[in-house]
Amino acid sequence: MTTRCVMILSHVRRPEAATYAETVTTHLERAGVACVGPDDTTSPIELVLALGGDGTMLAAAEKARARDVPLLGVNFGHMGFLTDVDADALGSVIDAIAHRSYDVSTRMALDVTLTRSDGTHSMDWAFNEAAILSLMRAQPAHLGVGIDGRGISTYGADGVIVATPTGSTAYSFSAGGPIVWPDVEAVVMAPVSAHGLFTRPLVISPSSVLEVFVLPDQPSGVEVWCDGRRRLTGGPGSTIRSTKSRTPVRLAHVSDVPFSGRLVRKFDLPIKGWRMHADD
Ligand SMILES: NC(=O)c1ccc[n+]([C@@H]2O[C@H](COP(=O)([O-])OP(=O)(O)OC[C@H]3O[C@@H](n4cnc5c(N)ncnc54)[C@H](O)[C@@H]3O)[C@@H](O)[C@H]2O)c1
Ligand SMILES: Nc1ncnc2c1ncn2[C@@H]1O[C@H](COP(=O)(O)OP(=O)(O)OP(=O)(O)O)[C@@H](O)[C@H]1O
Repeated sequence: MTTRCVMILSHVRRPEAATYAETVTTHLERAGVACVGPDDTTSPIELVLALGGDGTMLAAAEKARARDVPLLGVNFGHMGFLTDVDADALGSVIDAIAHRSYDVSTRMALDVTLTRSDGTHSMDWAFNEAAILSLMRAQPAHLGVGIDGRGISTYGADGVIVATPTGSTAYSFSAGGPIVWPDVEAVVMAPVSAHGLFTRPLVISPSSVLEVFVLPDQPSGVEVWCDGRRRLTGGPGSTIRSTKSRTPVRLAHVSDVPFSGRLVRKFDLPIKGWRMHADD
């Protein structure tokens, strides 16, 4: 019989997450499910359990996507927007993993390719976003944006964010981008502090190719941050191409709270009286 196995990744600086990991491990091992740490590369894991905030989820997404297994998040962070449940849901987390009784949703990811003027290129991917930012913060980046081979606009800006629906509540939101419900497939492009008239964010088809050109008069070049974790750099004349990835991130759900509920709670939105019923 094949041993069942899950990977547990805990916030590195939260002792309560490590304690929770120990409790989960004890219960799951009793139920016949082995638990391995984030450095394991060989065990046939069926799920990644992340115990932390959004940064921990972004780190865990690298592991889960590479193995094509679902990622379940328990919040031990400040915000934990990407996590599914709070730490008090210990029993339902253990039960759901032991009985494989969680739902799984598919979240779009982006493939990001940076091609430099000398023809060299680097590839990465993003769960939240690719943030294309001027390397020299005192000067704006000079960027051109094109969609499916046609120019849309040039920008003088701190940068441009290319976000997934998952990332629409993160950096893109701070740059004025719209919130996109996670079951919508779309790509958001939001300029950061753009100087000019056409500075609104765009929502683009997931089948489009979005290109950002680092214009030759750009003094310094850009850095491209994928999920704030992985960095590519390119000089003037570079192109950053973003497309929907064939490999999504799969999120496991124990909670039945819909996205709207999570948004209201995490962003503390004022809903009291929203439809004039006394109980709302
Ligand atoms: N000005 C900004 O808003 C800004 C600047 C840089 C990076 N970021 C975001 O930080 C992310 C990296 O997060 P981290 O946790 O490693 O660093 P971090 O702990 O510094 O997080 C930054 C904030 O973004 C929140 N966040 C991350 N992903 C989110 C999502 N999908 N929805 C809602 N909120 C989200 C986090 O909870 C945290 O409050 C990047 O992917 C980027 O989206 C935001
Ligand atoms: N297990 C881990 N592996 C890699 N990086 C981690 C891990 N745990 C924490 N970190 C790093 O620590 C930082 C803070 O972690 P995290 O975002 O999970 O907590 P937080 O900031 O309290 O939560 P939130 O982002 O929800 O506000 C992240 O940027 C992440 O890079």
